[in-house]
Amino acid sequence: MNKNTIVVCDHIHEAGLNILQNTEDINYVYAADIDKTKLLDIIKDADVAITRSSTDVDEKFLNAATNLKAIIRAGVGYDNVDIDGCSKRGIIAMNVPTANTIAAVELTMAHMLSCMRKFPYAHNQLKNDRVWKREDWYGNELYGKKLGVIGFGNIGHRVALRAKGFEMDVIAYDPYIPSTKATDLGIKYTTNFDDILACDIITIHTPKNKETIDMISFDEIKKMKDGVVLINCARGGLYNEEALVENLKSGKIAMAGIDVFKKEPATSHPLLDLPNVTVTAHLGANTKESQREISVQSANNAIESARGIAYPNALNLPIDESKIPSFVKPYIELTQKMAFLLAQISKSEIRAIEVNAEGELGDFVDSLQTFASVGVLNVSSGLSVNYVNANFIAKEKGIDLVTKSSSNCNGYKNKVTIKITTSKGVKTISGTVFGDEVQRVIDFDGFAIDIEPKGKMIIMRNKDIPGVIGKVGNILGNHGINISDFRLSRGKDGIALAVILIDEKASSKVIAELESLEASIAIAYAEI
Ligand SMILES: NC(=O)c1ccc[n+]([C@@H]2O[C@H](COP(=O)([O-])OP(=O)(O)OC[C@H]3O[C@@H](n4cnc5c(N)ncnc54)[C@H](O)[C@@H]3O)[C@@H](O)[C@H]2O)c1
Ligand SMILES: O=C(O)[C@H](O)COP(=O)(O)O
Repeated sequence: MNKNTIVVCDHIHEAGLNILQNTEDINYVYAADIDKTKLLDIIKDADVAITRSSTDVDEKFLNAATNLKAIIRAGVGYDNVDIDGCSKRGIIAMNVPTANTIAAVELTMAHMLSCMRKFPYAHNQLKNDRVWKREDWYGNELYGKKLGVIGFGNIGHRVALRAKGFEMDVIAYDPYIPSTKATDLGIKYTTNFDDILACDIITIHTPKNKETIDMISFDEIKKMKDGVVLINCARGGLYNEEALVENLKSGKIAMAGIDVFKKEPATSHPLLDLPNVTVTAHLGANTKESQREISVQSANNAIESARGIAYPNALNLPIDESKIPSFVKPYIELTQKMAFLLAQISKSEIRAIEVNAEGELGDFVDSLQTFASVGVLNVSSGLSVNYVNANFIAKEKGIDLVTKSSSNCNGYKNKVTIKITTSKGVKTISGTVFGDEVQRVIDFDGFAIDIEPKGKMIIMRNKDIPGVIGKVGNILGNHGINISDFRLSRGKDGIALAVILIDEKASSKVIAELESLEASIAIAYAEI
């Protein structure tokens, strides 16, 4: 078996490591405990890498990683991943954007409360100095204070909601959201940064980029209230660190709660010498709950991308992601999975891939086509294909790429259909997304069906005569294969189609036995 190598470069929860270790077609390498210069040696064999903020995915790393197809940043911030460098090399970069949200939100509240009640002083006096002087430490309440939230995304908006629970007066600044995202939650919204600078407490939750580095510096702090409290659980350098130190020393800033530093690890940072800070060593994501979830998602996403099935939360899409509405994103993943499935059961030389997007989805058919090509070519080409090079490889192989769209989609809000033409005929598959993210295959070669595109499956076309289900069950049972779901669709002309979801892989012997059944017309095995 040709195994893909997944290298884990940083510490992730054992739940994800177990998944990698127990996946047959994956060669798993644990490299979290080795020196980063030695990592460059190991990374050369990686097809996929999993990293956290402790591994810089920079020029050196990428130059060493000559086999790399995909990288999973096991967390939110990807400011230490050279996204352009990945794109240039055809490497798909992904993050895990929401699994540590609550952990970071709660650490922010912890710093806020700790700053207001002067925990570092109170803690040190009693624990280290063994002095009981309650009169020394009068803190302040969150109740009634004005909180400025910069960045109203996954973390920022939840911090705002929790602050409302403390009956704070919360105002949000985020020029990239509609004001209603805040006001619908009962939170004030401003586009005037000075409104934030006038708050009692300010907390920042933006990504780190050219626009946000030093967003709060000497000039901004000058405009703040004397005795302001600043919290940073996002990224070091969003508040200028020199300005922080100077203004904490002068008392202009009463207290700061800091989880992140411009350069990490930060064990001799001047902020650590000040009494009026609460500090943690980039622990925002460090809850057992969040690390388990991130690790499991990272491992599953790494396996899917190693197999070329899907690239969840890809950061360097060949399309301008800001122009892709959120309802389209699950269709991108569904299209790639369905194409992968269809190509597995087509089993002959592919001549054309047609994608038909119906409903509002029609406007995005070109992007869907790219992902259909990735799905198909990952089965048929034997090459390392991703969305950066998929259409190029398809054209080189003489495969026609066709797109169609229409606004009407027969009862579904949106629908995508893939048609593959091979030397032996034509196969089609259609799918839709229910709600925000429930992906479903709804049609196979004209047979109405309802299956999740996931797992191991046998697709059987058979004569619609009595006893077929029992015979299929017997054969699978005799081989110790458990059926997890059996979906049947009756077509015209006495033909039926069954999609049988199974727990174990079906060998060629099993397929041959199914083919020998009198009712059997065509049998295929596929895995997503
Ligand atoms: N300390 C930790 O361990 C930890 C854990 C998780 C996330 N983070 C960091 O927290 C930050 C926020 O994460 P998130 O999951 O909420 O991200 P998110 O993408 O959901 O939200 C970021 C928000 O910032 C806004 N924004 C961007 N530029 C802005 C600007 N110039 N001014 C105001 N708003 C701006 C965006 O519109 C978006 O709403 C990121 O930097 C992330 O890396 C840190
Ligand atoms: O952006 C993030 O997800 C956090 O900063 C966590 O980073 P970490 O995975 O290195 O803890």
